[in-house]
Amino acid sequence: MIILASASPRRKELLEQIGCTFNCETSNAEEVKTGIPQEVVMANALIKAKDIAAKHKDTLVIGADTVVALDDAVYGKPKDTEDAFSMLKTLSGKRHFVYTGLALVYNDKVWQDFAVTQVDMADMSDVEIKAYIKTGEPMDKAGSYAVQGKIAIFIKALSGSYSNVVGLPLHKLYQLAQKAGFSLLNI
Ligand SMILES: Cc1cn([C@H]2C[C@H](O)[C@@H](COP(=O)(O)OP(=O)(O)OP(=O)(O)O)O2)c(=O)[nH]c1=O
Repeated sequence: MIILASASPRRKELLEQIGCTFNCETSNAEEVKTGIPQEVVMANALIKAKDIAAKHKDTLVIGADTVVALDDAVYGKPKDTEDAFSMLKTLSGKRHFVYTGLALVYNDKVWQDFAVTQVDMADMSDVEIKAYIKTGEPMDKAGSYAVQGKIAIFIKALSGSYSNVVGLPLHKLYQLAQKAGFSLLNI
């Protein structure tokens, strides 16, 4: 039995994409907001996975957490549209990095890893940023954008895992599950 400790429809779709059979449960545990990006995402992935694993024996629980990093700043989901505007204004025209942490928990055992993807965003004018915010896409996404959505016209280049940016690095997850003794090979 596998549980994805997530409320994210994107993570659910990505895990379904690789033919995995699983249930979803949402963790409401308090998350870390600041720090070194890879440490933040791995800590939060573990917080989510452990929270759900505490309720399920002999179950592989998958937790994940995504942030956008630029210089020393770590961006999670925006609080409101003003926050989304300021994040997008900062990311406009900039090379930045998207981190997703993974945590697998099975009874009292833990496996952790993270993936990082480089994203080059084109310049966005204030009018373009405001129009993008009106689509509603930014509100529940780290960094206030969804690479799989309308922002795609401003993504000049992406280096690394695409699924990592969307919220679940599938190759890293496959490898980590193998280390934990589980096969996610469903082809
Ligand atoms: C950067 C980026 C993020 N995202 C999403 C993935 C995550 O759902 C979200 C980051 O927030 P998270 O806090 O990682 O996840 P979540 O709150 O949506 O779900 P849960 O904690 O229950 O697992 O941003 C995209 O969909 N596309 C993108 O391009």
